[in-house]
Amino acid sequence: MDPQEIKTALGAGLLSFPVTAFDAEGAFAPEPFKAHVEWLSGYPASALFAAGGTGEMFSLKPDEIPQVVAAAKEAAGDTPIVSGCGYGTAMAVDIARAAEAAGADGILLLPHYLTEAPQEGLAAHARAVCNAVGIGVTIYNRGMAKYDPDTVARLADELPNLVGFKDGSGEVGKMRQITAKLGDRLTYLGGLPTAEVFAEAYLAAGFSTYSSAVFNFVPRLAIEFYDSLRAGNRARCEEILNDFFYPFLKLRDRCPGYAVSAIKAGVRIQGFDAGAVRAPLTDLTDEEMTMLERIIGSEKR
Ligand SMILES: O=C([O-])C(=O)C[C@H](O)[C@@H](O)C(=O)[O-]
Repeated sequence: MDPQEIKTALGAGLLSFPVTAFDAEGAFAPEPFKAHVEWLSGYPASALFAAGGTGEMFSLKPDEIPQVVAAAKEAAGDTPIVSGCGYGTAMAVDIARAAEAAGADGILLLPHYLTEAPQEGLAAHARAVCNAVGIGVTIYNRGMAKYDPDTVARLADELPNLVGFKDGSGEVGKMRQITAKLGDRLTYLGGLPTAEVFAEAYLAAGFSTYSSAVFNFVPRLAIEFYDSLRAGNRARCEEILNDFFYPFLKLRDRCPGYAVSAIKAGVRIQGFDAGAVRAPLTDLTDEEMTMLERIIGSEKR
């Protein structure tokens, strides 16, 4: 897909990150993954991110990432598929190329591994990945990879296929500086864990959309929240926050890593054989699974 096309698609509606299904031995399980992606593609997400954060990209082997992308492409119909990509620069370049060859419509560059880095180094990392592919790239601002507004502006001037900026830092003041500085040059995506709870603030900061992890298991509700937000229906947003999101947050915050594990648990509750999470994450206890079932309530399919 042309970089400008994916840029438009990213800004056109709600985004989501499917979990990656694993079998009983912990290997990638394409069939349950495809069944889940097929179900999700029946709801109007404007792009799906395969092997992203919620897809446990950080626990995948580099050669599994193009397999996940290819399976997502098979199942997603017309919905564009963006591939997660990351680790150090040399690996990120290889992953980006392999994902493009597997049919990815775009790349999401997740933060590199372990070390702090100066702005010059972050720019070199993003530049290498953008230059390695012809498809559009979104950089993910989070953890070890926090890009200053000047760095983002410089990269956007230099790299025509840099099309998106996703934030998981929560630094709203800095985000507003980036959207004010770059205007519509990039598409801006909110990407904090359980992004809905920040969506109103991010909309005000110039972000047109966000990625919804809960879309994985309550897609109808996730779309309703997004539509209500875009329509300025604050009362309905507050109802959904109080009835679903805040109880979900309480469960999510019981254990580090549950921002992903609780999503995968929700997918299992909806009847998809997504399997367990890989270490270093851990799965919900039986008691927590019952709590999650209660939160899903009438959204059970
Ligand atoms: O890397 C990831 O999976 C994300 O950050 C996307 C999630 O959808 C996040 O926005 C969330 O938890 O809602």
